Amino acid sequence: MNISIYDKYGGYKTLHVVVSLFYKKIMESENLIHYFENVDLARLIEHQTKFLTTSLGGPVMYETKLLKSAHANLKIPLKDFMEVATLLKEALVESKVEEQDIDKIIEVVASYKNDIVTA
Ligand code: HEM
Repeated sequence: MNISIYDKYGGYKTLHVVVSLFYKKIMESENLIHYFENVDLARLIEHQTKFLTTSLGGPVMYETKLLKSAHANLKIPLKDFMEVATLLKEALVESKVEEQDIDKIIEVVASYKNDIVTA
């Protein structure tokens, strides 16, 4: 049987824990924190969890075309995108996600690079 990454690791609850760890790491980065200073973190964690749920074979909960407008005014350079992707990878490794699944998740996220990198 072909189980989705979403179901394999326990669905929304697990993903929410991983995403919370991911943002904890982002908030610890002196380079990234300024982007998030006026952002409602609980809401962002929820939206990111819904985005990943949608992208990893779970129920459709997020309209991925919103990613472009959400980042449009943030002037994000490639370097900061790469740092965020690295922190996501770290959060996945620490959450014991298997390497081949991490590669797939990073591939999905990287496919949105042109919607996010605007500087
Ligand atoms: C690596 C791939 C990324 C993904 C998949 C992603 C995903 C998301 C999602 C789903 C949201 C919620 C949008 C909404 O409310 O509909 C969001 C918001 C946001 N993202 Fe990203 N993001 C990524 C990279 C980045 C990077 C590199 C930065 C900054 C360095 C960043 C900064 C932000 C900020 C500040 C918001 C809040 C915008 C607001 O509510 O006004 N994101 N992101």
